[in-house]
Amino acid sequence: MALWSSESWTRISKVRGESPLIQCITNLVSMDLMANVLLSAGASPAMIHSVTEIPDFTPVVQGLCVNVGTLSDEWLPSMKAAAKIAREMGKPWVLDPVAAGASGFRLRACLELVEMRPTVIRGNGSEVMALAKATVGSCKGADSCVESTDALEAAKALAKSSGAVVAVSGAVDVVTDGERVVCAKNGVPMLQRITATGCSVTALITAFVAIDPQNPLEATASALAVFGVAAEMGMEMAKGPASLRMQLIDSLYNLDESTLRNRLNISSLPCL
Ligand SMILES: Nc1ncnc2c1ncn2[C@@H]1O[C@H](COP(=O)(O)OP(=O)(O)OP(=O)(O)O)[C@@H](O)[C@H]1O
Ligand SMILES: Cc1ncsc1CCO
Ligand SMILES: [Mg+2]
Repeated sequence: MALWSSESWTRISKVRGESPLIQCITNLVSMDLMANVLLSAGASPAMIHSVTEIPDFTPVVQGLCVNVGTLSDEWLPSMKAAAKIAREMGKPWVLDPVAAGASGFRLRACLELVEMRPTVIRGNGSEVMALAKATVGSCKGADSCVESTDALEAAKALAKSSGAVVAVSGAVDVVTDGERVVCAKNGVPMLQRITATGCSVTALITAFVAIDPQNPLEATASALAVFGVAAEMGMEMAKGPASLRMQLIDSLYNLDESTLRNRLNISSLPCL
């Protein structure tokens, strides 16, 4: 644990110090919270998605976050164009397969994006299961109806078939490269009552992988834990979802080394 907390502190300090430029091609619901989470962590967000701008812009970013939450026929080519540039230039890119099983169009799009070799895939349990099984069928749209730990085998299979690190969020965040499994246990249940907290932690993962591209599994676990610790701190001041949203952003901005050391809860399997 001591190693995880010192490495996680090094990573958030690096995000603050280097302020990596993160391109977010994301859904219309998440844009505001995602940009604010990146800014409060010290990164520099840019919600740029026009297919015409991507050849100029994507080559200069440090990381790319692609989120299919409000997918449309018009936006999918932008996502693929940016992912292609990121992959060809060796830049980390992270996929958030929101509601992957909700329709055939969405599932096909996600599977095509997975083939473009994302560095990390972060979804909830239902999304990771839909991707791993390549089957349409979503019981709750953008929300999950399974526990993250129930998607562990699906996550491992997806990591092996795609070459990506796969993170499944939930009460316990499970991160795997197909062999190793790490569990990040920070966070509060109230996060599920604020839209786009999952989308935003995916963007934070992108920033962490951008400053530590050699260690995507560790950087992903650190980002999930840091976000969870900020939520725990925020929850001590919040009265409900709306004030937690505000306190979460403030807590991420104010997070210090001793708080992270005292609260960070990352371990290997079993995720108890
Ligand atoms: N029961 C819980 N206890 C603690 N933290 C949780 C719980 N459920 C989710 N979280 C945390 O909430 C954040 C969002 O995870 P969630 O699984 O809800 O994502 P999501 O379904 O993709 O969300 P969205 O699509 O709204 O962005 C993560 O940081 C996760 O660790
Ligand atoms: C609610 C919702 N619908 C499509 S994207 C999104 C944000 C959470 O994923
Ligand atoms: Mg989601």
